[in-house]
Amino acid sequence: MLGPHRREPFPGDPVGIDPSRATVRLTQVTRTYGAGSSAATALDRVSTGIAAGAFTAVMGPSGSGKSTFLHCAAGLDRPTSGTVQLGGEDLGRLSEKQLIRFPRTRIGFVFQAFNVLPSLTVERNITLPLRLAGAAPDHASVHGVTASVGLTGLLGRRPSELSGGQQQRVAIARALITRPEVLFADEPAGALGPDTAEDVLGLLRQAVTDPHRTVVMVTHDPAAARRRPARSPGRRPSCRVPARR
Ligand SMILES: Nc1ncnc2c1ncn2[C@@H]1O[C@H](COP(=O)(O)OP(=O)(O)OP(=O)(O)O)[C@@H](O)[C@H]1O
Repeated sequence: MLGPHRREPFPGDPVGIDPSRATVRLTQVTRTYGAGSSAATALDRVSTGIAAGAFTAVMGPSGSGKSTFLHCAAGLDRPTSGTVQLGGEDLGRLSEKQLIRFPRTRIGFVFQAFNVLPSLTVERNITLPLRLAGAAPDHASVHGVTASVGLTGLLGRRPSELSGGQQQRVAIARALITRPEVLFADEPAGALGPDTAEDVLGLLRQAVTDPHRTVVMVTHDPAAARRRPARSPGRRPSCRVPARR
């Protein structure tokens, strides 16, 4: 369970997050599943901030609440109590409809299981968030993001014709197509072999070199968490862990 535990500084921690630079802020967030004797508290009064423009890794043992943390931080799940602010917006104040629309414009999410739609081509998977938002995909952006994840030439294929790593690239491109401020990734390399995993992690590290982008990634792999994105002048990439047991 992630909670308000004190911990030793971790290599790469930002030296005190300036609250004004925290793009995601959780205050006293508790998430309990179920009720009564079967209740499970995944998050227990977690207060933390994710530094804007940083690459942040969330680590912890299995069942410690990492996915719950990420889902609450991204507005995919509502905390039982406490507040989550994303880019200054209090997600608790948004209606269900607003919350559903919010991710398409402000955040991107990459899941371990890719979650690409098997019946759609690569191109239609990638442009899905734009089409759901009623925006016409522009070809330059589609080709730009496709090239950035190394899928040029595969736009007409269906997911069943792709490797696992290529499917995760489609998922990353789909998450990036709306140019989100914050990209959340839940064990994005967890279902991939080591070499493919390294490629996918490299893409996420690359994503944070955009000066307007923040990346938050859940990982079991300490090496993936410690690795730094390519530095860009004047910015201080970081890797931090809200809680460890
Ligand atoms: N829908 C749910 N209903 C009941 N309990 C749940 C639910 N989702 C998660 N939990 C419980 O909440 C706790 C935290 O789960 P969570 O998936 O956030 O952990 P995690 O750190 O991401 O785990 P893992 O590394 O194994 O994926 C666990 O004890 C889990 O059993």
